[in-house]
Amino acid sequence: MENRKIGFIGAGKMGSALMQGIIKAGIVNSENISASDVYEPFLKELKTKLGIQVSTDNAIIVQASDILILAVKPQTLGSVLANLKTYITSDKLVISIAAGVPLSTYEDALPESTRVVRVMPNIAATVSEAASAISPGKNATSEDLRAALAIFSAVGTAVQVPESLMDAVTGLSGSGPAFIFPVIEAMADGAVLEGMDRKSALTLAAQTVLGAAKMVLETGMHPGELKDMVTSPAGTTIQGIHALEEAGIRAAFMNAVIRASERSKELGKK
Ligand SMILES: NC(=O)C1=CN([C@@H]2O[C@H](COP(=O)(O)OP(=O)(O)OC[C@H]3O[C@@H](n4cnc5c(N)ncnc54)[C@H](O)[C@@H]3O)[C@@H](O)[C@H]2O)C=CC1
Ligand SMILES: O=C(O)[C@@H]1CCC=N1
Repeated sequence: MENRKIGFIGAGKMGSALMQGIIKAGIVNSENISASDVYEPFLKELKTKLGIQVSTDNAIIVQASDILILAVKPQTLGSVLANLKTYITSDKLVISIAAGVPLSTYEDALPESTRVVRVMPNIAATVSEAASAISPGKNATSEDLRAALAIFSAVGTAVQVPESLMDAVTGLSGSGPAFIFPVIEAMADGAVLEGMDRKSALTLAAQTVLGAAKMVLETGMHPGELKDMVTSPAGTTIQGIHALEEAGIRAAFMNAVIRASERSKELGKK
């Protein structure tokens, strides 16, 4: 993997998060990573910070890459694919992280034999804790799937899913960090209201979320059972649980995932 050249089309929030995660994981050296973007200041910053190759010309990045990661907005993708189709040859693997856009869109827009893998990562790639789901396209080989799993496992946890679940993945883990950040902020707000300084409150709130997530992943226990371990009869926790249930917390989180998944489906239709 380390000699393969990875090129990013789009060096915004998610593209740059992946670049950082890949370099941090050491699976590819920074000189084998390149990126293009229409916004030159992002490129200059990434060149200085990460030591990658950059260009404002997408075609140059395509030509220089074995693996191409498309990290532009779904709304921009159509024009990017139309402009790049003459440069994308069957010796390149195309990975797209665009929300909603189905594999068939790439396979229809690009030359017939193009190998495409669709991935939905998340922003926690920045700190090597992304949750990513991967679906290979009809021309992708088992080696392509292995390469995609290697890249996205290096920046967190990666699983293969049928493409039909990609919108649900987008609503759950793609958008999910943004559902949890306000939870951390609001829990810290509660402690600030009780008199704690903001910095300590945020540290304790974030570590609490991290610890709870780790318990689910590492013990294999059901979250309900874990909740019961914290909740003493007539204690403090059950008072807090009651407040959350009164506010409809479960329906709120389910609806967040469902609405985000629905938006992913809509984006795929454009
Ligand atoms: N931000 C996130 O947490 C996640 C985003 N995604 C997906 O990643 C993709 C990128 O999203 P973000 O990084 O959030 O957006 P962004 O807006 O931060 O980045 C997109 C970048 O593409 C550049 N761009 C626009 N037109 C271009 C063109 N013609 N050629 C080259 N570059 C061009 C923009 O200047 C921008 O820097 C989207 O498709 C999104 O659905 C997937 C998972 C999580
Ligand atoms: O909000 C979005 O559309 C992107 C896709 C998943 C996370 N961010």
